[in-house]
Parts: sequence; structure tokens; C-alpha cells
Amino acid sequence: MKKLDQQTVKERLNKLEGWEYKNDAIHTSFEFENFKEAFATMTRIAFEAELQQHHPDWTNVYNTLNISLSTHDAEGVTEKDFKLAHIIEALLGN
Ligand SMILES: C[C@H](O)[C@H](O)[C@H]1CNC2=NC(N)=NC(=O)C2=N1
Repeated sequence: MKKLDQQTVKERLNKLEGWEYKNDAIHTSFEFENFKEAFATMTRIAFEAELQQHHPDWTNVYNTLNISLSTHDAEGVTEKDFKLAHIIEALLGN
């Protein structure tokens, strides 16, 4: 899949509140009530990621979750990343 140019990424980010473009990836963070809530959400995201065959680069510390999405083959951001980002937002009820 083709890497999106910077202008296109910025336009697409207008519809994704709380996400930013940096280092050839799109990033966001979430804060939950506690670790259990964070990990439960990660599990739900993991099942969706597996269905998409597209996986987040993420870190979790207690109740925080940091997510970065990029497409390794394209060395940047593609439509696959935006598709997963929108799925994640929908899972979170946003
Ligand atoms: C073969 C398999 O589809 C690829 O390795 C997939 C798996 N998940 C992936 N996830 C992400 N985020 N980027 C990729 O380029 C990627 N590639």
C-alpha cells in the first residue's frame, strides 16, 4: 500500500481528534480508570488488529495506553493506519 503524503495525512487527521503525525506514524494516548480497563481495551483492539492484519505499536503503563500506527513496508502512514485508527476510536465509543 502507498505511503500517504504529509498533506493528505494532515487532512485525514482532522477527522481524528487527539491523534498527531510525527516520525512517519500517527500517534495517540488514552487514559483509563485503572490497569484492568486499559488491558481490556488493548485486548479488544488486538482482536480487531488481527482481523485487519495490521497491528499497533503500543506501550502500556498502568492506566495509560500510547498507540502509534504506521505501515512498515511503506515506511510511513497508509490508509491501513487510518482504517485501524478509526476502528480504535469506534471501540472506545468516540
Ligand atoms: C505479513 C503481514 O501482513 C505484515 O507483516 C503486516 C502485519 N501487521 C502490520 N502492522 C503494521 N502496523 N504495519 C505493517 O506494515 C504490518 N504488516
